[in-house]
Order: sequence, then structure tokens, then C-alpha cells
Amino acid sequence: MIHMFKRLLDFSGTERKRLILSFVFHMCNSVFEMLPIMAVLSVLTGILSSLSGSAMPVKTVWISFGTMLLSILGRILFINLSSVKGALGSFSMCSKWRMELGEKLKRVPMGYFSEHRLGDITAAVTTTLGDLETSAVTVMEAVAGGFIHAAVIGIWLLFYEWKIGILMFIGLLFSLFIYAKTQKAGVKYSMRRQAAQAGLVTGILEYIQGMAVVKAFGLAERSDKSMDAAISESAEANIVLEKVFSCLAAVFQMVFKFARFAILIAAPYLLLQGEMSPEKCLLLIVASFMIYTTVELAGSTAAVARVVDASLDRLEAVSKMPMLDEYGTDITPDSCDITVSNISFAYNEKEVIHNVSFFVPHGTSCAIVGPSGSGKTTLCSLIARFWDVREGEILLGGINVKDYTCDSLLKNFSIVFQKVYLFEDTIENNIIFGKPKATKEEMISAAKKACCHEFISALPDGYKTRIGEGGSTLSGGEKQRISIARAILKDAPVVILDEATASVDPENEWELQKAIAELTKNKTLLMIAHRLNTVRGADQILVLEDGQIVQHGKHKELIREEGLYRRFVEIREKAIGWELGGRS
Ligand SMILES: Nc1ncnc2c1ncn2[C@@H]1O[C@H](COP(=O)(O)OP(=O)(O)OP(=O)(O)O)[C@@H](O)[C@H]1O
Repeated sequence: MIHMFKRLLDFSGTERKRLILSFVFHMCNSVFEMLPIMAVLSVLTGILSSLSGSAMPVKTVWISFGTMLLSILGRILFINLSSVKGALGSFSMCSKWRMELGEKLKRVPMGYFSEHRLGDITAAVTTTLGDLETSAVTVMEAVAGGFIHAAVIGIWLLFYEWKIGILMFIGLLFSLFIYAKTQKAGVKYSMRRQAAQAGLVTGILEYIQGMAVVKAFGLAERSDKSMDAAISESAEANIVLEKVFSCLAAVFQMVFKFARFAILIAAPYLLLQGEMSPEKCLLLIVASFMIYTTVELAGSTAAVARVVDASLDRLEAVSKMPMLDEYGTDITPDSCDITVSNISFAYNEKEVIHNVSFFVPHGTSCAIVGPSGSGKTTLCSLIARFWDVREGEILLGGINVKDYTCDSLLKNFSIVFQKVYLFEDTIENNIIFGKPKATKEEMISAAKKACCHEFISALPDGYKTRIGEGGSTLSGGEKQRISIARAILKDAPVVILDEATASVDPENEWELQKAIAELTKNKTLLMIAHRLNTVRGADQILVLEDGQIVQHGKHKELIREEGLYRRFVEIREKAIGWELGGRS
């Protein structure tokens, strides 16, 4: 329990003070909760003395009334202060964690996302932090506060009537023992619950993302099955957790029933033996119903406490994600030439880039061609340091990409992926994504250069039009051009471009080429090229096969050689011929 409390405080970072204050106020509330016992004691003493003939002093009534009133007011004040500080502390703590995880995710190698399921990360940021947000402080206060509250009453009892005090402590120690057992037993089940939650999020994400495939291939039944399995597992994990904890909670409650019973027997016994006054006996009988109330409440939150502990475990694991630029510095290179020397790279065990070297001088273009799976995308990802090379090095402006911070490195790159992703936001915000402080004029100028101003202006809300998640409300060509406008506005000195392979209509194709020409003007350009015209115009061409450069040079040189490049050109020329033939 103390360990969990310490972990929560470590986890709370700058919100530590608020959480401690919330706990202190909760303790103050406990003190005011104890006051009624004093009031009961003075009234009982008065009643008993009135039974023996002397009237209860009016002062006693007033003192008891005052004590009760003070207790009520104190409790209202401190429970409010404690709730406000606790809520502010836990919500701020979790929102800071969400932001921090978001920031960290930008700096992890892409491999992290394939090794950790999207659902795990999503669940950590949503449900796991949600659990902490709503339960952590309340549970800690209930558990720690409950036991401290009972311990304070026990100490008072030791002074007031030590034999009963010892009885009370025996009950408390037993309950602590059962509580510790409960927590230990809960480890397995709460971890299962966390995993099930993550599985459920993964299942739902996959189901929604793959909806088009589900519809197209009529696999609704198969897909439903995996979703149903995730839902069932989540339900079962929660039920098992509740079952285990409710059994242990019942044992926990039994301990108090027995302890109360023991006090109820012991107090009259001591009275009969003449070792205790009648008012003391009466007070202890009344007090026996009150002393364990707060600690009993702690028992009922045992399951949630275990979930909080498991949430902290999960967040600790997620927050230990590897940072690419832990030792990087902010660097602005003098030039943007790219040197790739003797690099090798493997996804897990499978090496897909083998000893590749080349140099792209500042302001020149380099086209990468090669069959599917030859490593073109991987090579570009390594240059932008989405992954780290296994061997060799990549330099930007003569400086190893590993020496940059991710931010200062990526400032130099505008990357246009073949598969465009647009955020569920306005078109304007999607375009200024790479340069949030851009003026409206700059944004429109970029859109004009990317040939998308016309179609955007024709939309009812123009640049303020909201687009669906992933750009689902736009055509493929429109999305491409918006992503190019975004890259033009960023105006980075190096452009990495994965040329679209999807066939676009001639109007779109022409506009797309115009947009790309604007984007790549005077830049160091690295492009995965599919169109013959693009390849022909490149300053150098790399031909990749099975992760190795098999040919390297200009179009005029390579076309003369027997090899993969010539075959690539022949196939492309034939394809153009077929296209023209098809159209005529
Ligand atoms: N995230 C990944 N994890 C494991 N293997 C991968 C991953 N991405 C790519 N690969 C493998 O690495 C090899 C190179 O893939 P890459 O995507 O770089 O090829 P490519 O030439 O760009 O292919 P295409 O033209 O089809 O896009 C392939 O064998 C592919 O299966």
C-alpha cells in the first residue's frame, strides 16, 4: 500500500503537491469524523450521572452539540478541499501524461509501433489513464486514510482502555493481512483485465479500419468473431476480477465483524469484573460500530486499488519507450546533401538493406527504382530516421542523423507519402500542419502551387471545410494535392517523395505533376519513382534489387547497360503504349 502510494506520487510529477494536499485534507476530514465519538462520550457520561441522581449539566449538552456541529462543518470543509485538490491533481496529472506520451511517440523508432499493438498504446492513453484519473486518488485516500484513521482510533483506545485497544489492533492487523493477500491475489487478474482492455481497443480499431475489406469480401462473420472474442474476454476478465475480489472482500468484512463482536463481549465482561466504569462500557459499545467504518470502505475499493497498481505498471512500461534522439542536439546543417555509407538494416531478424552507399549533392535529384519489396521505402525511411540503421551511417549536411534531435532533423524534410493521411480537421489546418504559424496568404499560395486552390474554393466552406478522418471525404487525387500543398508550405530543403502509382485521370495527373514540380523546385530530392518521365529527368538513378544497389547512374548511361533498369524502362514504355492504345 505504501509502495503504491509512493509510486502514485512519483508518477504525479508536478501535481505531487496537489495530491499530497488532497491527502492531508482527507486526513483532517478523518479527524473531524472522530469528533462525534467525543460528543457521544460526554453525553453518555451525562446520562449515566443523571441516572445516579445528579442532573446532566447544561454545559455537557452544549459541548456535545458544539462538537457535533464542528464535526459537520469541518467535514464539509475538508471533504470539499480534498475533492477539489484530488480532482484537479489527478486530471492534470493524467492530461500531462497524455501530452508527454504523445510527444514521446513522435520520437520513437517506427519499429515500436509494429512491436506494440496500436491497441496497447491507445488503451494506455485512454482507458489506463482514465482508470487512474477517476480512481487513483479516491482509492489511495480510502485505503491509506482508512487504515490511518483506524490506527489513530486504536492508539486513542490504548490510552482510554488498553485491553479494548489491543483487541481493536488485533482486528486491524488481521484486516491488513487479508488486504495484502487480496492485493497479491489480484495481480494476475488485474493484469488480465488490462490486457483484455487493450485487446478490446485493438479489436475495435481493426474492425473499423478494416470495414471496407470486410464489406468487399463479405467476411463480416469472420471479423465479427474476433471482435466478439475480444468483447467476451474483456467481460470475462472483469467478471473474474470482481469474483475474486468480492470473495476476499467478504473475508475482509468478516474480520471486522469478529473484532466488533469481541469488543461487544469484552466491554460488558470488564464492566462485570469491575474493571471498567458503566459509561466507558457504553461508549466502547457505541464506538465499536464506528471504529472500523472507514477501513471497511478501504476493503470495498481493494479491486480498484489493484487496477490502479496495474495501470501504473502498464504506464511505466509504455513510458519506457526507446527515444531515438535521447542524446541528440538541435542542429541546423549548412547544406543538405545526403551521404549514405555502407548501411545495412533489418526488420527484426530479416535484413532488407545490405551494404548500401550513395551520395546526393545539395539541390540535386535522385530517383530510386526497383521491384516491389526491393527496399525503396525502407531506404527513404532510414534517411529521415524513422528507423535506425544497423550498420553504416547516414549524414545530412555532413552530420550523422543520429546526432540531431528528431525535431531539428525532420525540420529539413518534407515527405510526401504515396498513401496520404489527412487529419479529421479543416483543410486549412491540414495544410498548415507543417508550418502552424503560416499566414493565410502563404497557405493559399501553397494551395495554388499544389493546384488545389480551385477545388477547395468550390467547396461550400472553402478552406474551413472539415474533412473526415484520413481524408475520407476527398478523392485520391485531391488528397494527394493537399498533402503536396502541406509539403510546399513547409518548404523544407530536402523532399522525399513516394510517387503515386494509383492511376489518376489525365486532368488530375497533369495537375499532380505540376504540383510536384513546384514542390521539388531547388530542393535536394529523393524520390521513389514509378513514372518514366520522372526517372529520366533525375540527376542520378539508383536501381535497387533485394536491398542492394545493382545499378547506379544517369538515365542515358543506364539505358545502354543490360540489366534491371532497361527492363524497367521497357515495361514502362509498353505500359504507356497500352494506355495510349486503349484510349485511341
Ligand atoms: N514494417 C516492416 N516490418 C517487417 N518487414 C517489413 C516492414 N516493412 C517492409 N518490410 C519488408 O522489407 C522489404 C522491403 O520493403 P519496402 O517496403 O522497403 O520495399 P519497396 O521497394 O518500397 O516496396 P513497394 O514498391 O512494394 O512499396 C520487404 O521484403 C518487406 O516485406
